[in-house]
Amino acid sequence: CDSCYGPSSAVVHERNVRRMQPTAQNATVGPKAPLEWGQINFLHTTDTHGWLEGHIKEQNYGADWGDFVSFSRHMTQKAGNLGVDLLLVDTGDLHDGNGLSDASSLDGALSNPIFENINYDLLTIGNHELYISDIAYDTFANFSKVWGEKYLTSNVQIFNSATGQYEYIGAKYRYFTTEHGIRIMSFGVLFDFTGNSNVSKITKAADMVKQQWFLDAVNYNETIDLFLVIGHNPVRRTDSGSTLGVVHDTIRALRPNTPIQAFGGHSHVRDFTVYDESSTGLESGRYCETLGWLSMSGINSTTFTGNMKPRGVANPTRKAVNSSTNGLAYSRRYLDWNRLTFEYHATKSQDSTFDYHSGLRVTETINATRTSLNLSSLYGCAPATYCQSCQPFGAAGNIFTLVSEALAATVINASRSDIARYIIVNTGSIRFDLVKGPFTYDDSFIVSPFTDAFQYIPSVPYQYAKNVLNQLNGATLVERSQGGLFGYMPLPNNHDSCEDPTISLISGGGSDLKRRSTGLTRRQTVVTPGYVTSDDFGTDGDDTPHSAIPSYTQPNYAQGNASFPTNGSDPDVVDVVFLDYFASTVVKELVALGANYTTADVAYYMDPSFTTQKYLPEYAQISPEWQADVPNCPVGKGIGYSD
Ligand SMILES: Nc1ccn([C@@H]2O[C@H](COP(=O)(O)O)[C@@H](O)[C@H]2O)c(=O)n1
Ligand SMILES: [Zn+2]
Ligand SMILES: [Zn+2]
Repeated sequence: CDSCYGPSSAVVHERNVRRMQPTAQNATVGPKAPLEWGQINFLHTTDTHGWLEGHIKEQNYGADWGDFVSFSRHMTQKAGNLGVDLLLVDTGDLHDGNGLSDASSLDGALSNPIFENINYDLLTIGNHELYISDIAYDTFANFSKVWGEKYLTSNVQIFNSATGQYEYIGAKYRYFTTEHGIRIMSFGVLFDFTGNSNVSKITKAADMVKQQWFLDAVNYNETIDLFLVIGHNPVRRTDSGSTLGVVHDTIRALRPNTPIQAFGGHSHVRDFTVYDESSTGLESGRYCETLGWLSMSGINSTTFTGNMKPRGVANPTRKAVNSSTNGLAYSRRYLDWNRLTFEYHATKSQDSTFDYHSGLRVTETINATRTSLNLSSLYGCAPATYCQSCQPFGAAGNIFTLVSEALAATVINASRSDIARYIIVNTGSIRFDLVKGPFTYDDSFIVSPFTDAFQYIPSVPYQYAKNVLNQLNGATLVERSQGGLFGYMPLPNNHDSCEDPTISLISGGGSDLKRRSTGLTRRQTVVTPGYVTSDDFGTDGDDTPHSAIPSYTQPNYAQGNASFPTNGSDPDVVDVVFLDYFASTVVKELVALGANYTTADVAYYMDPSFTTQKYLPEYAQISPEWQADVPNCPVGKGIGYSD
């Protein structure tokens, strides 16, 4: 039982700590200018991965899903006042990355109902909805039914044992008319994912675009003013794995002049790309760090009843292609996920009326769910911050240095503990930085959420074993996330050694921890580290300008070593331990090195219930260094912690 695994004694009491909200005083820069509103406008989320609580340790991404509920309602109201359309779009990957989604026995069981409080117009499925059969079936039976025709899975089917047939998990396409009369044909296309469990079937995009239903939908017998292609799929056609290019090209060949707008995801980046003079694509990051904004004007529609250029606000002005004469104009913006941003762009910014009751209720549900899941339970006090890419691989503050140490200390088969072993993990299994200070049950999912188990090939001759890691890192790799820019945000002041710089005390505690005015009264000038995005429209897409966080390329696999001879000599044989997630790749690379192995030689090294979710918590609990400061973690002696 996953939810039983959390420690029960030490708990970080969130009622006694507050998440720093950006204010004029604490020097987080706010949005640079109001948004441009067009004839049709979009708010886009993607790869939320359960981060509906927002980022507790990063003030810049500190809004929660309840804040987004309030914000989206303000924006919908504003669109109505301006006489334009606003559509809300999500492009999948709802869990694997946060305790709120992953600490329940079925991923998403508690977070999906929270997610469902947004009035989305279109959604599509991510690969994380398809790795595990129970989750795929839950998505089919429950999530997709909540959204009906709005949930688009144009190339994803699931085996329905009741009918004995493969059925589309959602709708293949949706034709609809917006409130102000724009007639839209929409599709939802997952990249050519192959890591799904055997209950689902993904049709490659190149095959899907030849299917008759797709061609009929593109050639629909009613007028189409705009195509929307949403996909858990990188938007940039040259990006590894993207199949949106082929979908675009097929539609364009059949419909030379109809605008096509894409919304993508999966590669966890902020990006905007131009396909042609009337087609662009937006991708909006990951983990509730980014809310994407896209606006368009100039769509030819005989049924449009709204305003092409709403008054009293800025309007989109950019052509997709400079030489274009088709009249289409675009704007795109990447909003940082915090209340300052939301309040700034909401109808009535800078006052105390931002929160809708519906938003506050969602926040309460999030807090209650976190409490019920025991997410603040403390495993240990991390003595330092370990980041995924802000430090070079091998540096002390690089997370894979910690991972190697933790693997060596915790991945042990008692009957073989004296035999030298390499323990190899894919670096993509680590999903986020591990921040100095309290390492909680929640953090364990944030850093390493997957349930991949440890397998091995016993007693591999050293001459082969010693080269496996390099061979894996040079080999053709299993697909993996590219990641984006990210980082925790230390406040620019001095703190005690084991103090989390992003958490501070509210004197007297209190339950209304996040509902305070952001006091936006003056323009701020301090630029904080964060996303610095460059896309096809240039470098002005980030709503809040940031300074860049260093980003070093990391290898695709990392390894820990244990039980090697202490005298420095080479062992004769080594147990090569690895995750079941990439077992067949290890066998393939051993064969490439000249060894004679097949998958029949692979066995579990430990009980399969000991997974990648477990080794860091175990390490935190057994490491004297991580336990030493527990009584003083997170904010100083005796505060914010009790047992
Ligand atoms: N059991 C798993 C599943 C996935 N991964 C890693 O996640 C990457 C995919 O994540 P996205 O959010 O980009 O879809 C995948 O490439 C693996 O690196 C894993 O380690 N174990
Ligand atoms: Zn993702
Ligand atoms: Zn994905």
